[in-house]
Amino acid sequence: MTSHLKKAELHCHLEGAASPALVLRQAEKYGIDTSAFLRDGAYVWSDFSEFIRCYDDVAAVFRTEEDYALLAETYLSELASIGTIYSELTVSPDHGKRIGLGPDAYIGGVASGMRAAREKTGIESRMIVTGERHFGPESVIAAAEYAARSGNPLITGFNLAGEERMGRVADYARAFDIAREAGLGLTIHAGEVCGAFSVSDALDIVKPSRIGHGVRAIEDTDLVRRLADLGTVLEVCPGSNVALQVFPDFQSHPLRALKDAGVRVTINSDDPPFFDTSLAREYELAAGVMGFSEDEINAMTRTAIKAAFLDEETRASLLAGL
Ligand SMILES: Nc1ncnc2[nH]cnc12
Ligand SMILES: [Zn+2]
Repeated sequence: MTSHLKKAELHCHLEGAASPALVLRQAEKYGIDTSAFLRDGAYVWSDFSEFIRCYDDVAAVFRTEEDYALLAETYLSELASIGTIYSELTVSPDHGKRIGLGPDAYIGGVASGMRAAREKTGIESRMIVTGERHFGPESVIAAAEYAARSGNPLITGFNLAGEERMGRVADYARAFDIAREAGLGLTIHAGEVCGAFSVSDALDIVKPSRIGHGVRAIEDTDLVRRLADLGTVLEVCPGSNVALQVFPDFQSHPLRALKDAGVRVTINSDDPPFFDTSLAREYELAAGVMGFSEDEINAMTRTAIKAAFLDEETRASLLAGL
């Protein structure tokens, strides 16, 4: 039903896009025991805290520049095969650091995977460097400093992910100031595990053009109006939200209500194999159980390209191709 549509994705974590099959191959290469976090071909977690731990374990099987190139090329090629013309990958140099891989090697690997995928399939992509809340404010500042000075043209944005219940947005304000001063696009995970206050904090303190998830803004009507008035774009990931029990099912997911309230929304997969999803499935869910028309879905794809952290020339060419 949506397989013929062009697609774009603003919110997918690179390590979160690693399939269990690829992770098993990597683990075998390095003699890593995966039984604690990967069983019967599926990642093992049961709530948000365990998911974050599982994510960190999965990331640790990618250990070299070449491993990261392979991961990026594999995911982007898969996206291209379902009609995706643009992808922003959320990348975490801190995950590289945890296994002794420096940020230049980590980013260099991802960049070569992105270039290889573009040559092979034409897919355009960019990197958003993220700090992880559960690694603490100092490491988030270091990630922002790295993103600000890297000079890599494929790094176009800065994000904050990880355990949303750890600290308040204000604790991470300095990192966003550094990224803003460097001219990077700003987005932040908020209103996923925590409620509407987290989205308000993000708007007050970070003033991002986009918010990762943001879906719990639905708990506060004034906040929904504020998002609509500001034109803040939400990177919505319905499959992730249902898998992580932010909402019990797709019928009660607020994507439709947010869109009808005038909030700019986009469709994303977050960490697809962790949530038994893919960008293709998210588009199918939007068209099926969530009841969006083809025109409405195309409008969300257009919103994604308009809100992408991209140079204007590439944006215009992507919009022309839609
Ligand atoms: N859904 C999510 N929320 C916060 N941090 C994440 N890191 C990877 N996926 C995430
Ligand atoms: Zn995310």
